[in-house]
Amino acid sequence: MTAVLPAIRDFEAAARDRLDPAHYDYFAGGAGDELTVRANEAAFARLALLPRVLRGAGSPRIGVTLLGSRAAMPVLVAPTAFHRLADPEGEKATARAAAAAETIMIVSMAATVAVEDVAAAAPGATLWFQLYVQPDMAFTEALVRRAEKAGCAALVVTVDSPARGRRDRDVRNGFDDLPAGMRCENLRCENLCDGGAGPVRPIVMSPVISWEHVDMLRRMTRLPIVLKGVTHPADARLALDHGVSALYVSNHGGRQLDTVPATVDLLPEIVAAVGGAVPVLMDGGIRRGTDVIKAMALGASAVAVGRPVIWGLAAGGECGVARVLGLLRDEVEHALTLCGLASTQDLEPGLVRRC
Ligand SMILES: Cc1cc2nc3c(=O)[nH]c(=O)nc-3n(C[C@H](O)[C@H](O)[C@H](O)COP(=O)(O)O)c2cc1C
Ligand SMILES: CCCCC(=O)C(=O)O
Repeated sequence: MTAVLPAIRDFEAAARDRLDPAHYDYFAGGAGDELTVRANEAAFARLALLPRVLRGAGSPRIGVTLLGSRAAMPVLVAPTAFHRLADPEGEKATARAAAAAETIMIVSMAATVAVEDVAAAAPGATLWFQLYVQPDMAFTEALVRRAEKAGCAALVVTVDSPARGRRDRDVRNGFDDLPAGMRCENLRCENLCDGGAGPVRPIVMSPVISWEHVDMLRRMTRLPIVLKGVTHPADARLALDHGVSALYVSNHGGRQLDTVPATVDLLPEIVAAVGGAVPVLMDGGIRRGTDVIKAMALGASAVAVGRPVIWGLAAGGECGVARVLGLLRDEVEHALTLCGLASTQDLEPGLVRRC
């Protein structure tokens, strides 16, 4: 990967050239008519930034500390499945790039490299573990213990998936399984040592999961729990009652329920409902440093990117992810400077106008 790729969309084009078309569609696509996929990005385009001048702000500071984890930039790696479809090194490459960028990688439960191997491949990386609560709580506990032992510093519990999203592109392409030689390594029974039948457990997305399961998790682990996939302010308030350590506003990049509003449009109501009690993270449609600035001005403590990381990985492996993260870091610093601000802490809603 030697070409100059000045924007995330250039990485997407490079990734598309390299990927099997069915795999590109899996990464890029979403549920139903993909209205929410498009809405996430379009909503940022409808927000304008109104900078201040002559503030003498100096060099911008963009580091954040979240639940005790320090990150040099307010852009985290969102949990995404199946990285080995994009690069043979898979999640190991992503983790090394995240470590070099000094940001947090949220390792998917559906990773194609076991969480212990991801941690071993990237010493010094700050990893959080994403979990789909499984109805078999003994099995869920085995996963939590593995994440703890591997050194993950938080548990990101995805709650927008009581069933898997219906993704027409995957149906058309007949993409319903990983190719031979690739598996969800966190679900391998020999890794779990849980005595389960068969070589790999399927990931169950179950409509029986409820707030009771969040309570069980809370009792099961001392790791901070981040609830991912909250979009309704009433759920944000309930989450606080159930003792979560952070909220993560997400519509799963438009891959679950189609027609859910854009996440950046949902953010202000959730931030108001939370009232500063816990940090609020968000993802969905972030493709520019200015998008990061807008989300943080509207109250996000930090944001995460899903597809941009995949595009970097497919375009250039570890180096490609490093370049995507570096590009976002540079764009955030540049936009903050042009806004006349010294720190992301100084971002406030008055900077954003709806146009
Ligand atoms: C290919 C792909 C796989 C994903 N896998 C997971 C996953 O395993 N667990 C999860 O909680 N979210 C998963 N997500 C959702 C992301 O964490 C994130 O919410 C979404 O990608 C954000 O939108 P963006 O891609 O526009 O940045 C996945 C998203 C994509 C694109
Ligand atoms: C069982 C893997 C789930 C991955 C996922 O969450 C997604 O494709 O959006």
